[in-house]
Formats: sequence, structure tokens, C-alpha cells
Amino acid sequence: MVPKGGRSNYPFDQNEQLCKAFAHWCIAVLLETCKFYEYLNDRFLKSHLEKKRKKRKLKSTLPPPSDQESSLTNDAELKRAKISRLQVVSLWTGNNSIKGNAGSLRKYQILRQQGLMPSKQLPTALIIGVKKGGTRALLEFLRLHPAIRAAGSEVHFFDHHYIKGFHWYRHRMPPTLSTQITMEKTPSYFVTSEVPRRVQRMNPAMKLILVVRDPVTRAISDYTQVKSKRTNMPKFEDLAFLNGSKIVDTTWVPLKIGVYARHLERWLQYFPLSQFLFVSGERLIVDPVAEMARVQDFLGLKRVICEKHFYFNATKGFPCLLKSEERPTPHCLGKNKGRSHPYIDPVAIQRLRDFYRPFNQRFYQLTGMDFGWLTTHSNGMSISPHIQLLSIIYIQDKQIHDRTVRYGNIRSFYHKTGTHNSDKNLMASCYEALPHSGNGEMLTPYKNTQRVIPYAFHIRATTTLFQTAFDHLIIEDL
Ligand SMILES: Nc1ncnc2c1ncn2[C@@H]1O[C@H](COP(=O)(O)OS(=O)(=O)O)[C@@H](OP(=O)(O)O)[C@H]1O
Repeated sequence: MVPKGGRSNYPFDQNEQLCKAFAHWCIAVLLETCKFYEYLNDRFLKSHLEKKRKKRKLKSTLPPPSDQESSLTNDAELKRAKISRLQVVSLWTGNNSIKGNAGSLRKYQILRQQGLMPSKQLPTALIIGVKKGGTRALLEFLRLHPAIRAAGSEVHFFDHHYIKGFHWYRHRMPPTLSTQITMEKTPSYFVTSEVPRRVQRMNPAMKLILVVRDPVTRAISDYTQVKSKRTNMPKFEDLAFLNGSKIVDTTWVPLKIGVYARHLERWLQYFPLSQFLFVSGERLIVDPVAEMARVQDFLGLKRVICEKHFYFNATKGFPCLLKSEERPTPHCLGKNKGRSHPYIDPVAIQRLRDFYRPFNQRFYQLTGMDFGWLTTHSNGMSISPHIQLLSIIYIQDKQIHDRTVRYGNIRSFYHKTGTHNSDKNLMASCYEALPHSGNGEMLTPYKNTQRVIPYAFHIRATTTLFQTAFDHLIIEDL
């Protein structure tokens, strides 16, 4: 409508109406938004309460603390001990990230439903070395423990990637619950000069685990690894001694690494001895259960890793896992662990043993432990009776499958044979411990033990000689 003699106010009317409509719409939207937020809040509150309720329920269903647990002295220990009771959902997978593994994803979902939120943490324990000492075996065995979460591959933070910072480092770690221990292994840490200072700066309370092995065997193992990747590799003896002389080339890295005392002295400038655990690489092969018990004690964990986890694979000549979370069937470490070593001239080995002797003695002094590398045989090989025995004897255990054995049996075998320092005693006890079948063939290998036993550990069951010689040697019902 246009008023007479005046300007039409129609546009204003129209604007007013539009404004009103807009205002109404705004109010309506606002109201709806409020309702929506209220709804969200409600949901959040409900789920929060639900989580709390579940948490409380979980706590109440946990078994009462064991004697061992109640005897724990400090809070940290108590906290750790509780982990073992939280085995409901163990974060075991070797996978580094939550993504990419259906099994681990499911586990994390269950954890979340229980109100438990795993997050990535910096490690509080490190396997610092030594290269070829058995670091992979140690880490894989440790992973059997539900309270341990470890980075799968070597992280090399303190030597190669330090510049990238702690945030980068933390990101390489698997997510853990507050009660779990984060770990990683990088064997080069032990011999890299800047590493002890850097580790100390990050965490002066860091627990440090060092797996050591006879430095001569270690050097041969190191050499074998390089040789497996390179063609035309010079002979070990040519690299270990200067220009074909008898002088040890102390600049050759595989030999330098084996001077454990020197490297340890550097670490001891930054950490007290009490923060170290020295694991015998040899014992880790012969008696993984006993060695793992030491490691679990050192980390303040309940002893969960036990005999039921291992079997001895005689073909491989090593302890293997009956199952892990990644693989439910018996399996060994990869092909690149436990390679056959090339033949090395025993004279060269003896020379290297002489070279290492004072360093080994010093290492024993520093650690307060005797690793058994000083006992040398006339041909230059070190003797560790238990190791020799286990490397060559196949024990049949029908519960698993042929030519494998549970470690419990091996241990009882030890008890029967006892510990002897000399070859002669060892063989005598061996001979007595073996059941006499009346079949001369069965005892044949022992007729030659003077000659072959010292090589057994180094060559292991992988060599044809040993395969044929000891295949017949099956001991039952130990
Ligand atoms: N259970 C089991 N299975 C296979 N191998 C075992 C095991 N326990 C210890 N070992 C010994 O580990 C040696 C390899 O050491 P590392 O894992 O420290 O090597 S590496 O530094 O990570 O390359 C490896 O050395 P080589 O025998 O020379 O290959 C083994 O002797």
C-alpha cells in the first residue's frame, strides 16, 4: 500500500518483517544449539561415569595381592607388581604404532573401554649393547612380559638422531599404560662416546642393560654378518692382524667393540654400577629362563617369563619361543640370528684370546662377574661346559616335537651332570649322565669329544659334522 502524497514506506515494512523473521530464526537456532550442547554434555557425563564405574569394577575383580607383592617395599615396585594383575589386556604386540594392526587396535579399544589410556613415553630402560651379544633375543624375550613395551627396530636416537629431539624420540615408542615400562635397544650406544652423557642428561635414573658375549666370538659374529652382505670379503685373519703379522689390529672395529672394560669405564663416569645389569650372552642361549629372571628382577617386575615360553630348537641350536603374541606357533628368531660362523684358524683365535685377556679381567673386576671367557682350551677355544653340551645334544620331548626340548628338562640335566671346569670332568659326567643303550654308536660322539667339544659351541648343530655325529644322540626321560 502506498500512502497518499507521501513516499511509500513499503520497503521499510518489508525490511522490518525480514528482520523480525531473521531474529526469530536466530533464536530458534540458538535454542537448538543449546539443546545440542546439553545433549553432548549429558553424553560426555554419562560415558565418564560409565568409565569410572567400569574402572571400579575392574579393581574389585582383581585378585588380592600375592605375598610377593605385599612384601614389596616402595611405591614404584608396588605399581609395577600391579601390572601383572592387569594381564586382562596385555599390550604385547611388536607393532610400534596403534595403527596398522587389527589385533593391537582391538586391544587398545578394550583398554579405552576400561578407561585406560595408553600414551607414548620416553624409555626408562635401555638395552645399550653389545652388538652381536644377543640383544635381539633379549628384547624379544622381554616382550613376553605384559609390563614391557618396546620399540621394534633399533631407534639410534642417542647416536644418530639426537638432533631431532626428545619429541621425535618419544614418538618412536609404542604407547604404554602408566604402569608399563617403555624400552628400546640400540647396540651401538655402548660404544659411542657421546651416548652416556646424553642418556644421563635425559634421565639420570635410566636402567641400562648390557648383553655381553666372549669378545672373540663376538668379533667373528660381527665379521660373519658383514661377510653375508659383501662378496670378496677378506679373510677374518687378514683383517684381525696387521699385514699378515701376529700384531692385533686394534683399529679394526669388530675388535675394538670387544674391549668392554674401556667402554664400560666411560659409562661409569655418568652412571653408578647399580643402574647396570650385565647379561651373559652365552647364558641367554643356554638357560634363558635363569637369565630372564635376573632381567625381570632388575626391572622390578614380577617373574612372568618362564620355562613354558621356550623350547630348544636343536637344528637352529638356540632357544626359540613356543609362542608370542605375534605368532601363536613355535618360532625362532630370524635367519640372520644364529648364523654359522666361518672356520677361523685356532692359532689366530688363541692370539686374540691372549689380546683380550687383560681387558676381560678388568671387565670382570668392574662388573664383579665372571663370564667364563678366560678358561681357554689348548686349541684356543673357550670352554663353557654347559654351552658345549647343550649345543650338541638333542633331547627328544614328545610333548612338543622331535629334537626339541623344554628348558626344564635341560636344567634337570644340569643338576644331574653338575658343573665341571675341565673338559675331562665334563665328558666323564656327560658319559655317565647318558643312558646306555648298549649301542656303541650312541656313545661314539663322546669318544671324540676331546677334539670336537671345544668347537661345538662355535660351529653348533648347523655343521654337517655335528648333524651327523649327534643326530643319533637322543636322550629321553631326563
Ligand atoms: N635365541 C636366540 N636365537 C638366535 N640367536 C641368538 C639367540 N640368543 C642369542 N643369540 C645370539 O644373538 C646373536 C646376535 O646378536 P644381536 O641380536 O645382538 O645382533 S645385532 O647386534 O642386533 O645385530 C647371534 O649371533 P650369531 O650366532 O653370530 O648369529 C646369536 O649367537
